[in-house]
Parts: sequence; structure tokens; C-alpha cells
Amino acid sequence: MKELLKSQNTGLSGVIEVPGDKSISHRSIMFGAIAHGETRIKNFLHADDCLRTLQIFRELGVDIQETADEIIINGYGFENLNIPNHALDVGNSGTTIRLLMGILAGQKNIVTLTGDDSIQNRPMNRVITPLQEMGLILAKENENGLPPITFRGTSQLKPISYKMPVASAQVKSALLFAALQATGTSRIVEKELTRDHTEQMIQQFGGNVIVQGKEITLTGPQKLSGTEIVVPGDISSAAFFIAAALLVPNSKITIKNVGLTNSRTGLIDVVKKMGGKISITDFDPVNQSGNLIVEHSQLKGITIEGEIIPRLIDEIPIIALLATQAQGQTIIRDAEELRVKETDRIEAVNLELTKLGAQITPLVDGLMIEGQTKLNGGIVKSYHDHRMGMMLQIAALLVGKETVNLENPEAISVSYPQFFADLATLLGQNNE
Ligand SMILES: O=C(O)C1=C[C@@H](OP(=O)(O)O)[C@@H](O)[C@H](O)C1
Ligand SMILES: C=C(OP(=O)(O)O)C(=O)O
Repeated sequence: MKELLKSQNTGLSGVIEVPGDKSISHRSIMFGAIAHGETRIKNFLHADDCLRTLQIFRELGVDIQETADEIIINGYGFENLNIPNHALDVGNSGTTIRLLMGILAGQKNIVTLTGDDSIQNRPMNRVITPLQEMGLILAKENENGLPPITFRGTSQLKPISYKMPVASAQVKSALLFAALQATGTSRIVEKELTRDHTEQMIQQFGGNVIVQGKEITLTGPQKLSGTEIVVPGDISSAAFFIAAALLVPNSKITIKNVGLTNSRTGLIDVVKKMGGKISITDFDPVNQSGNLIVEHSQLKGITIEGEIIPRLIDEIPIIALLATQAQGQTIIRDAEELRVKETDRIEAVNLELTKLGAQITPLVDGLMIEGQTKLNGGIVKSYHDHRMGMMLQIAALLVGKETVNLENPEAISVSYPQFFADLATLLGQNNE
């Protein structure tokens, strides 16, 4: 149990840089491992999820060296991955397990992928079913599609033509990793546009992929070459400080070097629509990153639905908190994917923010939130979900003299181990 930080009248101020992007960090290890030659990664995210990916690729026999400011991988292609005798443990990371299935679909040996209690409740059939079409064979019956998953890949993967039933960058990426190893042309059609880091990185590593709207075409097999990756700051981590600055009076902050690729910036569009003061400066079109300046604002409720949802899917818990402080009602729809994240985030946001005084109606695929409600202190829990933990810490800044205590705050280290220290810096408080 942790007593959460409170805000004083001074608000948040100063300049901060958030840690590297989680999605790009995972993928830089994966691409570095399957490419040929040297890959150097700068600003890699040293947090639990990405460290699991790093550890697993070491267990697969990949040479990964760490220096003070870089990770250096010597890749020898897909064919030189060696499956160990033990199960590979992804911890809490959905990205690791799903993308890994696509990579290992091209390996002949049997492998078991497992993870923590949360992972053992997250659906994998969305990846298994299309990969089976490409040639993957389940080595153990698994009707419910929950990890542990034991399967055997094949060196003769077939290409796929697949219309995705869910909007998921993880499923799309797993299929692209398999398609890179298959002989022939694969065609994947997305339900909605989702984060496109995998497509961008295939090109950065010298591969070819054609993207036309929601349709992605890739002809395999392809041989990728190692490169240098500079990971930008994670907008999904910056989101918590963006919200804190918007909500706590007298705040004005600058968050430097945030990744701002279009498929990830739904939060910025939402904040603007809610009337929040946020601006981008020093945008670098090559790295697709820039600085964000955010200040305290009076917000108004809006409706968030449709194609924007995948562009802000991980930000919905913190957007829900913004909505509790906005004037009028906010409705979030088309976000049923929240039910299968680290926890059921619709349920968790509803229960925990309601404990603090929010007025929320959970919907099958979203949330209806009344504003503007005064929040009070209490004991809340993270459900071992990093984004829930960080959202509740920002809520704790709004309860005045009362105190909020958080159960299982350690979950936050999944994506942002220095979160409390960085927040304390912005608040002008010394972290104990
Ligand atoms: O591909 C990725 O890196 C991610 C995709 C999203 O998941 P889904 O593909 O399940 O939507 C997102 O929620 C997750 O945090 C990271
Ligand atoms: C859903 C998330 O990650 P993952 O699916 O990789 O566990 C997240 O970071 O919010």
C-alpha cells in the first residue's frame, strides 16, 4: 500500500522527458534479433515489459549487449533463433507474447509461451487462428485460447489474406512477422487503423511493405538488415503528466521529445476538443517526435468513439479522469478492447473512480462519465495494471487535504519505473 502524492497550490511546473516508447522498444529488440548485422538502440525503455522481451531474446540465443546508453544486438536472422527447453515467460506483457507468436511461427521446434496471472486471462485466439492458417500447429489442445500456449511453427509458412475482426496492432504485427517468413504475398486488412510501428520499422530495417489505407501487403520471405533506432518518449506515459497539468490549477509544463506519430496522438485531439491548452513545438518530421506544452485548463465533456479509439486506446483510463473534471457528460464508446487489457479497464476505472466520488456508468464498450465531480480520498487498487495505478495517482492530486492510498503500486514499473519520482519533480516535491 502506498500513500499517493498530493498537490500543493503551486501546481506542476518545469520541463521533463518521459522514458522511451514501450511499443517501439519491444519492436527494436525483436527486429534487431531477426535482422542481419548490428542494431543499436538508444533510449530503450528499461521497464519490466520491455526487459522481458530483452530477456526472452537472450534465451532464444540472440547476442544482446548493454552499455550505459545503448543496447547493441548482433542479429543473424529468423533462422538462428534457438528455442530453449523451458517455457518463455512474458510476465505481464501482451505485446511480447502476441508478437513473439508471429516470430516463432517460423520455427520448427515446440515452444511454450506463458506469463503472469493477467496474461493467463488474455485472449490469444485472435493471433493463433490466423497463424494456424499460415501453418502454426498447436502442440497442446487449448480451447479457450488462454496462455500457456504450446505450439510448433514451420519453416514452410504460407502467406495469408486476412480481414482482421479486431482493431489490434498486436495481431497485425504478429501476422506481419509471420508474413516476413512466408513464401508469397500476404494481405492484411485492418478493422480500424492501429499503431503502425511495425510497418514503419520493417522499412527502417530495409524491408518492403505496402500500406494503402487499411490494407497492408507484404511479400516474403524478406531479409532485414540491422540499423540504429532512437526511441522517442512514450506518449502513453506522457499522458499522465498531460492530464495532471490540465487538471491541477497553476500548472504549466513542457514534456520534451515525445513520439507523435499520427497513429498514437488521439489523446492530443481529445484534449483539444475538450478545450484543453496543449501545443506541439519543435516537431521533428523524421523522428516524428516533438515537445508538448500543457497548462491548466477548464475542460468540457465530449463524445469519443469510432476510428479515434485505437489512436488513444491505452489513454482511456486517464481520459476518464479528465472527464470527471470536465463540464458536462463525456461518453466513450467502441472501446470494448479495454475489457481484455491487463485488467478489465472499463470495470476497474468505474469501480476505483467511483470510490473517489466520480459518477460513472459503465457501458458494454465504454464509459459514460458525469462532470464536474469533486473527488475525495480513499483506498484504491491498481488491479496490478500500471495504467490504472498511474491514473489513480493523478486522481490523488485532486482530492485536496484528503489522502488516497494505492494497493499494488509496484505494477507501475511495467512501463514507468521512475513515475513517482518524475511526478514529484514536476510538483516541486522531493521524493522520499
Ligand atoms: O502493438 C502494441 O505495441 C500495442 C498495441 C495495443 O494493444 P492491442 O493490439 O491489443 O490493441 C496497446 O493496447 C498495447 O499497449 C501496445
Ligand atoms: C495494454 C497494454 O500493454 P500490453 O498489451 O503489451 O500488455 C498497455 O501497456 O496498456
